[in-house]
Parts: sequence; C-alpha cells; structure tokens
Amino acid sequence: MSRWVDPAPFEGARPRVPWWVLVPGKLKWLAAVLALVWLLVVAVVRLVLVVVRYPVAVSVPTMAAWCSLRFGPWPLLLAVLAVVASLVIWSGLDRSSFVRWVWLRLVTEWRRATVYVPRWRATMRLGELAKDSRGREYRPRLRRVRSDGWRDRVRVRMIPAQSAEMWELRRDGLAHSFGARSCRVRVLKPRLIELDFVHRDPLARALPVPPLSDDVDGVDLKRVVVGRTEIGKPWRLRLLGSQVLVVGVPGAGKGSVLWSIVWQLAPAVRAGLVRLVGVDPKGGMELGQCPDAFDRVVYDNGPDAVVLLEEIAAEVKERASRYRGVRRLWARSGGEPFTVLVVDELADLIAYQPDKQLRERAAWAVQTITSQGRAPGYAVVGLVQDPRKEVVSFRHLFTTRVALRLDEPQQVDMVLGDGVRQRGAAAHEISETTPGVAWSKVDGRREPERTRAFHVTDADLVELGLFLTVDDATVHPLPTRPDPGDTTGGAAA
Ligand SMILES: Nc1ncnc2c1ncn2[C@@H]1O[C@H](COP(=O)(O)OP(=O)(O)OP(=O)(O)O)[C@@H](O)[C@H]1O
Repeated sequence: MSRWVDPAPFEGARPRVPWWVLVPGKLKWLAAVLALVWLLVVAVVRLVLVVVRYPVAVSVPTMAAWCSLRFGPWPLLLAVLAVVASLVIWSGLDRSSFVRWVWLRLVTEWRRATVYVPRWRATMRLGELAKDSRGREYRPRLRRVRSDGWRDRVRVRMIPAQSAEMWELRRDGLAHSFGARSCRVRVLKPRLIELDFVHRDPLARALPVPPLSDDVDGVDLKRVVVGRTEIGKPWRLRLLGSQVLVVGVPGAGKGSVLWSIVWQLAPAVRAGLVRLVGVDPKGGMELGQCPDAFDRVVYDNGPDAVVLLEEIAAEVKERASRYRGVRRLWARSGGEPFTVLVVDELADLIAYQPDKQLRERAAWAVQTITSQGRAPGYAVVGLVQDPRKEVVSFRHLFTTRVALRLDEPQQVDMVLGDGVRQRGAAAHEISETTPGVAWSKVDGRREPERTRAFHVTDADLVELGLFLTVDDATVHPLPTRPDPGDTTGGAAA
C-alpha cells in the first residue's frame, strides 16, 4: 500500500541574500547613479575647499607641471627666474606688502606642512583631546592656519562634548608640542576655537612717546593713541563717550597709560579745549609728577577730594540738563571744554576711606560722573591696583577696561568681565619685564586687544610740563641765513 510519508524537515542554514538583491532592477540603477553623483559632488566640494584654503600650494605646482608637460623644462625655468627676480624687486621696493602677501603666506604653508599636519594626530591623542567611542575615533579637526611671523593662528573644530576649558588646561603641552613659547585659546564661535601659538612677543620692547605736537586739530577724543597693539596698529582709547578703567598690580605700568593719555591730549589742554582734573590719594606720587597738566588736582582721599568730585558731578548734571533736547553728545563747537577726571587710586576713595559718609559721597559722585558724563563731555580715567568687590561693582560703568599685569586669573575676569579671558586675555600671564603691556576690552567689541602703552619717562614729563606752561616751549626757529646784500649781517632779523 502506498502511503504518504512526510519528508524530514530541512536542517541546513537558509541562504541569506543581501536586501538590495530583492530591490527591483530599475531602482538599483537609479540608486547607483545617485550614489555616484553624491560622491562626485563631495569630491568637487573638497577639491574647491583645498584650492580656496591653499591657493598658492595648489596653483603653483599645478601650473608648473602643466607648463613643463606642454612646453618642456626651459620656459618653466625662465618663468621661475622671472618670478624670483620680481619678488626680489618687490621686496626691495615695498617690504611690508611683500612680507604680508608673499613671505607670511609661504611661512604659513611651510609651518602647516612641517609642524601642524605631521604632529596633529599624535598630539591630539597623547594630549587626550581625541576620544574613542564604539570603535570610532573623534579627533579635533585642524582647520585654517595663518602665520603672522611672531605667532601662528590655528583654527580647530572641536569634537562634540568638548569645551575651550579642556584646551586651556593643555595650553602648555600644546605649546611644547608645536614648538611655540606659549599658546592662547580663543573661542570664535560654538565648536570653533583658535589657538595662538606665540613664538615671540612683538611688544617686548618699550615704545618711546611720539614727539609732542602743536596740532590741536590732530587730537581726536574718540581715538586717543596711547601705544601700540600687538598686531602693530595704534592703540586707540576712546574718551569722548566712554569711561576708562585701568587696573594693574603695583609696577604694572598704570602710570604709563595715564601719562600717554595726557601726552596726547596736551595740545588740546594747552588750547583750553580739554580740561584735566585729578585726584591722587597717594599724596601726589603720580599726578604730582606733572601738576601743570591739571586745571585742578587734590592729593588725598579726604573731604577735599570728595568735594571736588561732587563739584564735577554737579557740573555734569547742570550741563546735561542744558544739553537735553539740544545736542546728544559734546562737540567742540559748543565752546565748553571737554573734561577728563583722572583718579589715580579709585579704591582709596570708594573702598579704603575709613569714613563711611565720605566713602558713600565719593561713590555717589563717581557713579554720577561715569553714568551721566558721556553726553555732556566728561570722561573718567580711573586707575586701580586691587580689583576688589567694591571697585568691581563699578566696572559696568566703564565702557573701556584695561587690565595690565594682574596676579590671578579670577582678577582678570573681575576686570574684563566673564568670558574675556577665555578669548585669550591672559592678563595674569603678562611678564614683569614688560610693564605697560595690557589687555584692553571695549564694550560692544567682542575681541580683547593686547597692547602696550608708550613709555613716558621722567624727562618726558619735564618736557610735557614745559610744553603746557611755556608758550614757545617747542618752537625754536633757526636763525635766518644773512642776505648777501644785507650789510647789517642780518642782525635786525
Ligand atoms: N609702557 C612702559 N614701557 C616701559 N616701561 C614702563 C612702561 N610703563 C611703566 N614702565 C616702567 O615700569 C615701572 C613701574 O611703572 P609705574 O610706576 O607706571 O607702574 P604703576 O602701575 O603706576 O605702579 P604703582 O601702582 O606703584 O604706581 C617704572 O620703572 C616704569 O619706568
């Protein structure tokens, strides 16, 4: 009898086919074409980025290869010689533009190729700035490199969950790894930081003051040049419409900032266009060096100083009420002098003064002048040694803040505000051997500037005093050459 017997169950592994085998043929072709287009677009974008980022490094070898293939080696050699000759002539005729456009670009490419690219991966791994997660390495990306000669600016795209502080902690290691003297970290935007690898300090040498000028029109109260920035530009302080706070430990060079301001204002002071008023609680140690510059000056922190401050505050209020609805900002044409109040040790008045009443009156007056003095033409230049709590509470009234050498990183934050140190303003790292070097931060401008004030010597202050008191102090006309026809020998001239 024939009987149906169930076959034994199949025990072999079922063959597995990739999912795309099951996709219909037309769709497969379409996907392949799309993938190819995508790869092509990515390749073109990368190529364009490389050309844009390194135009010299890409275009020169490409042109050279094309030339030698097309015309043989001789035209190429001639072209190289012509280029070298024109570069030599260019450097002879205009050195600064040659350095900017040619030399620094070559240095940039050289340092990128020989320092940053070869050492980047190892430094990131050993410095624990790169991380492994689930078998994938997250490594900060080296972006644009620019060399200014004295420093290299290296942009870095951070990996997720990384902060600028992590880089700050490794600054020393990074500087050693890339052969620099120091490294600063600046945050440019979220995830993007710039590392400044400093090779030498362009502000290492003291800056002599420029010659005193008679030109009153040359005094621009919005841009008083008091020194130089580290990128070689004039350091300009705004006095009209701004209040200036200068903080630094003893010997940091506060005096040089103060006297550089007075030096540059001198022609206007002499012409009566600018009036200087001073309070020097240190008994005249600072302002007493050139008292002739000041219309009024008090050498203590007692009642006289407070009365002077209150008088100025009352003037501010009176002038402000007159200006209301007439003009928004002081102008020369108004006929009233612009007033600069210099307080040498602000903390002596508003923090150290033991008499509470005097202290409060001084604080009120300083607060009134700084907060309301902008429009009626009153500027305060406040100097402070110790950024204590009492002084720091005034900080927001000063739109320009200058941090000379300070002791601790927290003090930098207290003076310049939160986040400014993270953008590179390491005033606590300024060397004792470079007094007058400072980090300056202006409200409304994101980046702090590293600067150095002119060095105003004692001899300069004597010259300043003479300039302000003796009418003809700097003008020494040469005797005129006697006229050959003049029998008196020119004596009458
Ligand atoms: N811009 C500068 N360039 C070179 N040297 C400077 C500069 N400023 C100050 N110095 C020098 O540094 C020393 C201290 O300067 P200064 O007295 O101005 O400091 P300071 O901060 O005002 O000190 P203190 O708070 O004790 O008055 C001086 O010998 C001065 O010659």
